[in-house]
Amino acid sequence: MFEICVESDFCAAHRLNNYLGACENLHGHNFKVEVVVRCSKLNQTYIGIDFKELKGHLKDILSALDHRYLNEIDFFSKTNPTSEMIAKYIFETLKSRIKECDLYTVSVYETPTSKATYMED
Ligand SMILES: Nc1nc2c(c(=O)[nH]1)N=C([C@H](O)[C@H](O)COP(=O)(O)OP(=O)(O)OP(=O)(O)O)CN2
Ligand SMILES: [Zn+2]
Repeated sequence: MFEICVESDFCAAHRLNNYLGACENLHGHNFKVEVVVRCSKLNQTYIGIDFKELKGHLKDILSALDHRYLNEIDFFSKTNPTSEMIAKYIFETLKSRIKECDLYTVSVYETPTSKATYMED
């Protein structure tokens, strides 16, 4: 089994409703996103999935979040744009695009020391 990992980032604003503290106020982050896929087979080039392909899908998905006020995006309208829910959104959007490998985890860092990871049960 092989694990393949790519990273990307985006810049966005959010506020956490019902959060008792400063994070309830509008603020922004340079979010970092880490995607891990698992492959049991390699192709004739001994690649599980091309980093370029995986990064292309990720950048495409993140372009819908970049420089946005995340609370206005439908997926978060009844929840909250926490790192947990952003990771779930990216996972669910990315999963159907990957054919060669299994999407394993999506992690979202709000700061260099804080991240949340989503994976399927
Ligand atoms: N489990 C989660 N906890 C918190 C989230 C979250 O998405 N999931 N989000 C926040 C806030 O958005 C906040 O902006 C980030 O909090 P934190 O990492 O504590 O950021 P700080 O800049 O305040 O970090 P310090 O290291 O404490 O300076 C809060 N919690
Ligand atoms: Zn925040």
